[in-house]
Amino acid sequence: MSTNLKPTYRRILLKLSGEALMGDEGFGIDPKILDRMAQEIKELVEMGIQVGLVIGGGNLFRGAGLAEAGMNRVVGDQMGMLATVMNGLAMRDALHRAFVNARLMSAIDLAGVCDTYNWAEAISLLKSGRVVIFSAGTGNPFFTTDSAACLRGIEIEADAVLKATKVDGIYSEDPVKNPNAELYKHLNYHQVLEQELKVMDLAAFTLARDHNMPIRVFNMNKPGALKSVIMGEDEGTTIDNLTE
Ligand SMILES: Nc1ncnc2c1ncn2[C@@H]1O[C@H](COP(=O)(O)OP(=O)(O)OP(=O)(O)O)[C@@H](O)[C@H]1O
Ligand SMILES: O=c1ccn([C@@H]2O[C@H](COP(=O)(O)O)[C@@H](O)[C@H]2O)c(=O)[nH]1
Repeated sequence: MSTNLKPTYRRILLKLSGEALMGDEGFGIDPKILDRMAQEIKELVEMGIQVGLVIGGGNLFRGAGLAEAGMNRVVGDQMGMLATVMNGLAMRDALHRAFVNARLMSAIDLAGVCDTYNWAEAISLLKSGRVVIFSAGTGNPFFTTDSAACLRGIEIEADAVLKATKVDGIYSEDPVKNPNAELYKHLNYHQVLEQELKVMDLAAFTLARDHNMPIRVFNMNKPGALKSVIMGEDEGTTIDNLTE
């Protein structure tokens, strides 16, 4: 085996599932998972990889769930976006404790709490080795943080969007509901959209397809999986325009 393995990516947009951050708890953030993710991100930074980060909010609030309970959907989505800011604050803190330089930006102005999203500044920070956390999603209701991850990934010209989730990749069906579902290694956007494979919402996939942004989906609870993805190893599912 070669000892000169090099990372496949120069700049990535890493999407972390908010729900996976809560671990076995029903709500909130498990500090052990947060610290483990911070260590894994630190390894990437030490390898010279530029890391943009989007964190979901499913461990705290989702607008759709709040609307089902009777709340106005726009207000629910605003709460969901603010939940992603809280996750971002926790992750920035965990990265700082791990001695990783990180900046938190929000798509909604939150003076005194974090910076407002600024594209040029984000690129400049990434180039100087800072991890940039993009929070508050797209800043608009009726979207998800998967769409925000694809949007920011395209804006910062990332080499790929890496979606770290709770399952090993994209399956023929939701593997939580059907344990016999088949794990796909490669898919093209057309296949994902046609089969409505729901690991990411369709708006996010469409955006990625239109801008030719490759997506890798992998399990964030599998130790070393992120590094394997970065090293171009056979891990998770790859979606791009190349696969037939
Ligand atoms: N075809 C499929 N292949 C893989 N997973 C699927 C599929 N269909 C549905 N899923 C489900 O999609 C889920 C994606 O979870 P994840 O928590 O990453 O989503 P999210 O809504 O983006 O996260 P969050 O809002 O918590 O940040 C998986 O846990 C899995 O159960
Ligand atoms: O652009 C966006 C992104 C997110 N939201 C709201 O936040 C929650 C949490 O995000 P997840 O992607 O579900 O983790 C989401 O359910 C929306 O309510 C948003 O409104 N706009």
